[in-house]
Amino acid sequence: MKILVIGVGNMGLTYAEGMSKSKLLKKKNIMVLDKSDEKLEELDQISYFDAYSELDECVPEADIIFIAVKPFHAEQLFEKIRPLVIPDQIVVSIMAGVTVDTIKNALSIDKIVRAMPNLPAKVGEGLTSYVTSEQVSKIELLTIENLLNTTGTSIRVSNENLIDASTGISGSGPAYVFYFMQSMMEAAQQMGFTRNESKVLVSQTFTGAVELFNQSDLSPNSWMKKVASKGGTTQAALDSMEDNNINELIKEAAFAAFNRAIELGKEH
Ligand SMILES: NC(=O)C1=CN([C@@H]2O[C@H](COP(=O)(O)OP(=O)(O)OC[C@H]3O[C@@H](n4cnc5c(N)ncnc54)[C@H](OP(=O)(O)O)[C@@H]3O)[C@@H](O)[C@H]2O)C=CC1
Ligand SMILES: O=C(O)[C@@H]1CCC=N1
Repeated sequence: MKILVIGVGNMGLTYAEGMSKSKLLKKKNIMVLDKSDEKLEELDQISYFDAYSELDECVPEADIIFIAVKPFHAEQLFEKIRPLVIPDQIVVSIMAGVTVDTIKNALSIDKIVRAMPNLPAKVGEGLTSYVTSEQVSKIELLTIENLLNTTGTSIRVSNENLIDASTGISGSGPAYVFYFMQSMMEAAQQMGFTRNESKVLVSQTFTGAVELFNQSDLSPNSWMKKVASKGGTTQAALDSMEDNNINELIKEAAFAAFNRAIELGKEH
């Protein structure tokens, strides 16, 4: 089985590396292609990839083609690969918003997987939601799932609306967590800690809280109550968040990403 990854940026490289480190593929069965010469030179140094700059040299060789370019590059890329793809190939797109029908129509092939990963895939802790077109067989589905799981875990969803929804939660979600971390680090520094100390305080607080959450069936609300003593410090912070409507604002932000994913689908 040969895999081609087109667009070797944050996510494309993450998938190429994840797949290459797994035992699913033989060495050199991962081809990568990018339009940046600089990037290709770097990739050439990584012995487990075959790096390409010309689509016609690698697209016909692939069984599965991962498309990991930005949505606004999709149309241009589709035009170039349409004459090169063959009906048996499976296209896995991780582009936000771009729908299965758009890809089917643009490439005139039927076996499409639309996936939404997230950046923690870089460290094997990713979450990828995915949906497939009917023409992807059960065996092919299993192969795809194994490939996606080389970067973490995956969930198969029943419709594309849930891919857009997961874009608003897990796809963009790491940035919301970093936003929160940034605010807490800024507060820590304003209180007198150095940047490095702030990093340790904040990072270990996140790790510890997530670990507690993962090791129990308790809701975040229940855990919040375990931290907060009546009339104490945590309650003062939680009251401030409530007064400022932070809960609603976070939900509003997640919906903004969800809605933007839907919009992207209409634009591309
Ligand atoms: N970053 C994230 O956390 C997530 C991203 N995604 C999706 O993944 C996709 C990629 O995002 P990300 O990895 O962040 O983007 P990057 O910009 O890091 O990577 C995209 C790469 O594709 C290259 N490229 C663009 N057009 C072509 C082309 N025609 N042929 C070959 N290579 C091309 C770009 O080159 P150049 O830089 O020169 O344009 C760049 O190297 C997006 O569609 C995004 O929606 C999904 C989930 C999470
Ligand atoms: O911001 C974006 O559009 C992409 C999709 C999810 C994360 N990054």
